[in-house]
Amino acid sequence: MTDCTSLRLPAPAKLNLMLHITGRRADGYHNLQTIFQFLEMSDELEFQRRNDSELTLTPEIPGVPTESNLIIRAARLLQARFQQQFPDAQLPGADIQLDKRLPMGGGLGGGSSDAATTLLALNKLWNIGLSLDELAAMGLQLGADVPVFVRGEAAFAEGVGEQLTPLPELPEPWFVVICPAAHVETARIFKHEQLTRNTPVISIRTALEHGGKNDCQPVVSMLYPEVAKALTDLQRFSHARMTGTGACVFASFNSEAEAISAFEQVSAEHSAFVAKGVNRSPTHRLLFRPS
Ligand SMILES: C[C@](O)(CO)[C@H](O)COP(=O)(O)OP(=O)(O)OC[C@H]1O[C@@H](n2ccc(N)nc2=O)[C@H](O)[C@@H]1O
Ligand SMILES: Nc1ncnc2c1ncn2[C@@H]1O[C@H](COP(=O)(O)OP(=O)(O)OP(=O)(O)O)[C@@H](O)[C@H]1O
Repeated sequence: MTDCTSLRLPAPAKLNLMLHITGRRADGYHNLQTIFQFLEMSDELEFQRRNDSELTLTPEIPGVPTESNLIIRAARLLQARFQQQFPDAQLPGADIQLDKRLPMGGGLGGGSSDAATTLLALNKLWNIGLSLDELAAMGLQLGADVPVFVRGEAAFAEGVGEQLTPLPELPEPWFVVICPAAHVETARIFKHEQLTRNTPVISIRTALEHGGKNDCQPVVSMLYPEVAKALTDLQRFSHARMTGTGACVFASFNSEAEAISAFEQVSAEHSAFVAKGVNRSPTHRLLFRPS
């Protein structure tokens, strides 16, 4: 295999097609059942290997100090692992460029996806050779949504989101996604006393046959009127739901033309986009394409 010194990769958005909260654990985290699907809508990252151990990220995201950016945190975790594995080797670094396209705090998982793409890219650029299992376990330290992006397959998720059963056969519709101008803090929703936390556990089959709801949606709609309005407006065209802990809401369509027609009608009032749902992450499609 030839060594490469630079890589450009997407970090796609995800949707939670349903999200049930089935209990609260002793550590305060919640057990979930959710279906993840990826969107053909991504941040773009470019990685250049450095021969010293510096990590740089440009541009900085306003309001997110570089050291707390999930991209840099992912890179540091991998550097620590490199050091364990190759104690006598020069620690490598990277110059990372981020083209941020996904709205933040929208429930589209952009930060988690950036972290996953960083783990996949630097594992390759630094020739560490970690398996997807190892990278997913590392990703879980950064956030509950990172493992599904590392594995790159649409999935039914349980636990806090880390127990994944791939769903390669999900329909891949077109989605209209509305991004209301609200930044929903995930922890605030999970702490809310009116959050439903006792939805009965269901089988994957039931989830696939009957769909499901998003247990966070009632609380978020109550706290953020912009989200409630987006749901009402999108509901005119097709069943509208919220992704993750919001604020983005989505509806599916059988064809691109139908999705564009709905988009054209909501976009006068809302910030929105059209994207196809895909069961294999665009990152994996590029990174693991047959040579
Ligand atoms: C709701 C989802 O978006 C569904 O995909 C994710 O589970 C959230 O994942 P995430 O954004 O990666 O969240 P994390 O950064 O791990 O957690 C943020 C905060 O949300 C709460 N949290 C998160 C996930 C979970 N299963 N239970 C929780 O209670 C915790 O208070 C945590 O401090
Ligand atoms: N690379 C990054 N991109 C976006 N946000 C980041 C990044 N690194 C750290 N963050 C922080 O993480 C927060 C959540 O960002 P993200 O875009 O993942 O939210 P989200 O779409 O609501 O995700 P989720 O569905 O996982 O809750 C941001 O508000 C920001 O403070």
